[in-house]
Amino acid sequence: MLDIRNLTKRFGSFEAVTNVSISAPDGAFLVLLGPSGCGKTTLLRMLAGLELPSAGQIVFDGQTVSDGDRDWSVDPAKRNSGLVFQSYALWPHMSVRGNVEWPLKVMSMPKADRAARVREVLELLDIAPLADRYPNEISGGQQQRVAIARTIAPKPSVLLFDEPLSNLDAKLRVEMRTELMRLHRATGATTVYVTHDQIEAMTMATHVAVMNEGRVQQFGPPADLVDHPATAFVATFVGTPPKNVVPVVRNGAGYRVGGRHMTLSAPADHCLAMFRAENMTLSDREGGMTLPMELVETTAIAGRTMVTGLRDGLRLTAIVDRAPTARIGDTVQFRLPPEPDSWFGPDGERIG
Ligand SMILES: Nc1ncnc2c1ncn2[C@@H]1O[C@H](COP(=O)(O)OP(=O)(O)OP(=O)(O)O)[C@@H](O)[C@H]1O
Repeated sequence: MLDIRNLTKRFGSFEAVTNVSISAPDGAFLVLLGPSGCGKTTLLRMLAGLELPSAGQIVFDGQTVSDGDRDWSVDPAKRNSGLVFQSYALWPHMSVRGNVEWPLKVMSMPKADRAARVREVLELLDIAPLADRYPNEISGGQQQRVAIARTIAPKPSVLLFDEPLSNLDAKLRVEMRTELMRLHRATGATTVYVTHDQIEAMTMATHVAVMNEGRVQQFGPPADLVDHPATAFVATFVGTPPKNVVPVVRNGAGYRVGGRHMTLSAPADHCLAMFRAENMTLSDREGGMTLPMELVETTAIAGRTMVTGLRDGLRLTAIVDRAPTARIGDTVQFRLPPEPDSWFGPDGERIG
C-alpha cells in the first residue's frame, strides 16, 4: 500500500504541492498526470526521498518513509524504491552488464547471485545480447531499457518513473509503453509514473491522479475520469478527444453561450456546460443551438471524422459520421445537443 497523507511542499513562499492525499493498493500503476509546472515531479521526488515534504507523510507498506511535520525522511537508497528519469544517466565507462550489476554490488549481493539476477533482468528487458556493449554503442531506446533494468535489478517494492519515454520517438514510445506494462505485470511492483501525456496515462494506469497548480483535481481509475470528470479542468484534460466546456451566462430570460442567445435551463447564472464531442453535430442551417465557428482541423478516426472549430478563443470538437465538405478556414455551424452532459460552477467544480 502506498499512502500519501496531506502532503505539501513549499519552496520559500511558493507552494508547489498542496495538501495531496492519495492511497494506492499494492501492485497499482499510479499515474500522476498534469500540465507542465503542476507539481507532479516535485511529488515524485518526495516519494523518492530526494525532496523533504514541508508537511504531511509518505507511507510505504505501513512504514512512514517521509514526515514533513517532523522534518524527517528515510534516505533515498534505504526506502526500497527505484527511480527512472527521463535522461538515462548510465555510467559511460561501464558496460551494460556493469551498469545493471552496480546497484547489486552496492547492496553487497554475493557474486553468483548478482550474475544470475543481471541475466534475469537483461532477459526480461530483451537486452541480453547487448550485455558487453557500452552506453555509447547502443541506441537511446536501448539505453532507456538498460536504465530500467538497472532500477528493477534490486527488486524495489515501489518503482518511480519521471516521464521516462519523453526522449523517444513516437513509434518507440508506443512500443515502450507496452513493454513497461508487461514489466509491471512481471515484477508486481507498485509503480508511480509521471507524465503530461493523457493518452499514456489512460492506457497504462490502474489509478490516475490529475493534478493542476499543485493540487489533485481528481483521483480514480482512468474510466471514471473520462465518464465522470469531477472538474472542468479534468473534463478538458483527459479523454480522446477531450470534452467541450462552454461558458454559460444569464442573458434576460435565456443564456449567452459562445456569443449567442440560447434558451437553456442552467443551474446558475454563471456556469460551465460540458458537451461530449460525440453528442455534437454539424448543421447546414444557423439557429437554435448552433454556433458559427471557423473550421480549423478535421481528422479521420476509426471510420468517423473529428472536426474542430475555433471562435473568440472557444474551441469545439465534434465527432461526426460524414466529413464536412467545408474547407479549413470556412465557417461551419456546430450544433450543441439540447442538454449538456454535465454542469460545472464558475470555479470549475461539478454541480450537475
Ligand atoms: N527547487 C525548486 N525551487 C523553487 N521552485 C521550484 C523548485 N522545484 C520546482 N519548483 C516549482 O514548483 C512548480 C512545480 O514544479 P514541478 O517540476 O513539480 O512541475 P511538473 O508538473 O513536474 O512540470 P514539468 O512537467 O514541466 O516537469 C513549478 O512552478 C516549479 O517552478
